[in-house]
Amino acid sequence: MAATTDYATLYRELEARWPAIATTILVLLMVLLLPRLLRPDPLAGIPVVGDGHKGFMKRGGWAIYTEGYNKFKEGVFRVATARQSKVLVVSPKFLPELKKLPDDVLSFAGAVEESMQSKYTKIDSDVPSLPHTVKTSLTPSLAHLNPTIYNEVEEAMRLELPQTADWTEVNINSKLLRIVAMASGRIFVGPELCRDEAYLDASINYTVDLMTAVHILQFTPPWLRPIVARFLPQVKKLQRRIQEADNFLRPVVAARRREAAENPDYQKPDDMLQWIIDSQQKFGAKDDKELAKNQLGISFAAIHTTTLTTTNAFYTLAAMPEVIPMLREDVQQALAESGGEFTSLAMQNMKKLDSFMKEVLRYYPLSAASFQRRVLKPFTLSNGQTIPPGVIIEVPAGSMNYDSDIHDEPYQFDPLRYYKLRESKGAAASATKAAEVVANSQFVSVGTTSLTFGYGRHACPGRFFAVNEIKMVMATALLHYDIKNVPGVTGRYENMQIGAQSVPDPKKTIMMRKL
Ligand code: HEM
Repeated sequence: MAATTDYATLYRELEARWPAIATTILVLLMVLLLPRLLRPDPLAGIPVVGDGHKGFMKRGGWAIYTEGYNKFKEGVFRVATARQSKVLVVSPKFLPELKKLPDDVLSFAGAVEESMQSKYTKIDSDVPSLPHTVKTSLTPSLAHLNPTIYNEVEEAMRLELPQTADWTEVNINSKLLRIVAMASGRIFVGPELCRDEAYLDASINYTVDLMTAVHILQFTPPWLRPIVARFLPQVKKLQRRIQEADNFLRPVVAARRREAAENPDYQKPDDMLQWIIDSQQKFGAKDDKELAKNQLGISFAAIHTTTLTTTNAFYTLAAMPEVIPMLREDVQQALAESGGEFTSLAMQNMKKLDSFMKEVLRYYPLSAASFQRRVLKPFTLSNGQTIPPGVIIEVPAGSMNYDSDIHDEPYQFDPLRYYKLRESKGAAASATKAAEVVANSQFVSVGTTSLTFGYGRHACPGRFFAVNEIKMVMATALLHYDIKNVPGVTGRYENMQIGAQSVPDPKKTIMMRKL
């Protein structure tokens, strides 16, 4: 009874004072929200190109980047992509200053984390042992590893490609996936596993599973993602892939450790698996399962990127068979000087093939954007534009490749474009300029106008390996095969543009015959 009276009194008092209470709440809300509302939007002055996420996927990211680049190539514009974060596309002229910013301002791992939907796929985006091992062990070993890589390239091509002098229709993309996985695997997992079907399946299809999961999650509203990810078969499959890789790696790792313990003359294998085993402590690996994650991580970075670039080259050759004799002669000449060995020098001397491949990268870049970084701390560009934390920045690499201020006749595929640039270095104003022309005109080089391998401290560390491997595959194909389009196909197959990506159509075929 007493409680009822208390409530009644309280109610009466509230009723009497509600205007004062409502005013107080309103004032409090204003005090809390007003600074937010009045704070100038740091992105307000930046023009937006495109019509939202759906338009980006439907109309195609490429058209949107090109529209933005043509209008604002000296400045900054915004595009709505499949990312959750706001994306600012900045002019390549800022690259030299952006390159100097530390990782706690511009984060490579932060951008990858969102691209891989790491929060939901549970795939670690920051594995410093990988770039470290590639830089400190793989690249410096290439000179003595080249013969080993070449042996595997030759054998893989013999196993996968037609061995007849009759013209044969070949789905080159699927063949190259296996050839690249075997040849890379020889250095990634060693001779015990590089042709093992379980390894080949993992190294090829882990990327497919991960990208499928990412694609589905990108099209799921952010609030639903934690629930969808929990039940998504593709996300569950990623964990199964790690377990399967662990299953095939463990016996090999155990055998290597046993041999090292028992045999005083044991020579450790010269491969990525061993280098990572040897640096496990340094990078604080919790257990051997990390080895499986590392191997899948390196396959993700290496196998499809290398295969797509090489498929682009084969589709181009099939449509331009007239350039084959010239490239074949280039390869023969370089090998004649090295006694037939695929030495580093011989591959450097394949200058026309090098130029052809660099032109393939220019004409068919895999992505419209490069140098993707998450901004962690605010900074100001030299034009006065402040870039706030939380956004992703990137550079419109694809559109730049077709800019006539940068490349003469950019819409013409000129196999010798970079060869001619290197040869014309004599006309350069100074020795420094000549050296710069040579350095920037190579397949492996990165620069403010060559961004397919990225730029700055996180530029692809595997590109030296990739370039050698691709040259070995291309040189072997040129020496031993004729290549042309399938009857009825005229011209070069169009690439497929999916969002900001551009990939050769994996279903297409070409004709090959053994010489
Ligand atoms: C044609 C083949 C390849 C292409 C086009 C390619 C492209 C790229 C690009 C664009 C990046 C990001 C760079 C940036 O944002 O600045 C990258 C990073 C990376 N790539 Fe490659 N890549 C290729 C092959 C490889 C291979 C064969 C390996 C391993 C041997 C590899 C290992 C890596 C690693 C570990 C990173 C991360 C670098 C870091 O964390 O600092 N890549 N690659």
